[in-house]
Amino acid sequence: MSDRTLLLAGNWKMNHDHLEAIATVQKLAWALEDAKLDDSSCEVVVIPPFTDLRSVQTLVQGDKLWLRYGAQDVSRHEPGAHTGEIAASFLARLGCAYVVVGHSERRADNHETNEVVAAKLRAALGHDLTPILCVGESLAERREGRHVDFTLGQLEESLAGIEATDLTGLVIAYEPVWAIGTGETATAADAAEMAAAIRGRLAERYGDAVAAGTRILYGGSVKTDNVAEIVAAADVDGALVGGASLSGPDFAALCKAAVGK
Ligand SMILES: O=C[C@H](O)COP(=O)(O)O
Repeated sequence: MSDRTLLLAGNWKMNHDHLEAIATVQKLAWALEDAKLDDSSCEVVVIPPFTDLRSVQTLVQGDKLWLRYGAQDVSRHEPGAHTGEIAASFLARLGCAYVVVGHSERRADNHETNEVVAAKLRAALGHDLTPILCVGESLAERREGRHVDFTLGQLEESLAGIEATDLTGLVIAYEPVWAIGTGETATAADAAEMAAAIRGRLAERYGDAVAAGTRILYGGSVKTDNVAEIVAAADVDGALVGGASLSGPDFAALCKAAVGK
């Protein structure tokens, strides 16, 4: 058993405006309390749309809630003439602890290369945001048995130019693209295979301390009825949850199942 804290992150994607976000976070907080979960048993993070962050910050900080929050993307640029971009420093100022980088939906929609992802990682790290770096294969790579090599290649290229000393506390989310939003979940064995491969590559490239300290999540159709088996897999330290995180009570039930209470 590792001493890495179980991390359950709910990526709301483009769901819940700022008023719905307040209600959802409040209901989640109450449901977590009812489930007798606290930060000694797991870390719970909500990742709402940018427009919700100030409202979530006000609620979390005002009521001293133990859950944390983050953003779904970040600019690789520092503030300036970058229309539509969101700077890492702005997210840090809003109290974000985490930022998702390289989500497959961003990689696809914006033709985001590993080089751009690496630049975003550097921007996040430069402002003390913990990146949740997303990697994972498509169905083609899986069917052709190239899923491990592809995913490790994405990992290496996305971490290019980043020193081991900057990777303390890094979070990596293995999200097989074919399992996202499809109801198709990778098996616990699939998740364990990739998590072990990722941890092994981190050890090779950055040393045992970085490998041991990195939390590796699984994402892709995680639900209350499958989360316990997935997070019990060796080298899996939590889940990046999409659809099943949109309801506060349902996400709290998923967290409770993950903790095994
Ligand atoms: O960021 C979350 C992942 O894309 C998984 O989404 P999902 O749980 O709706 O499949």
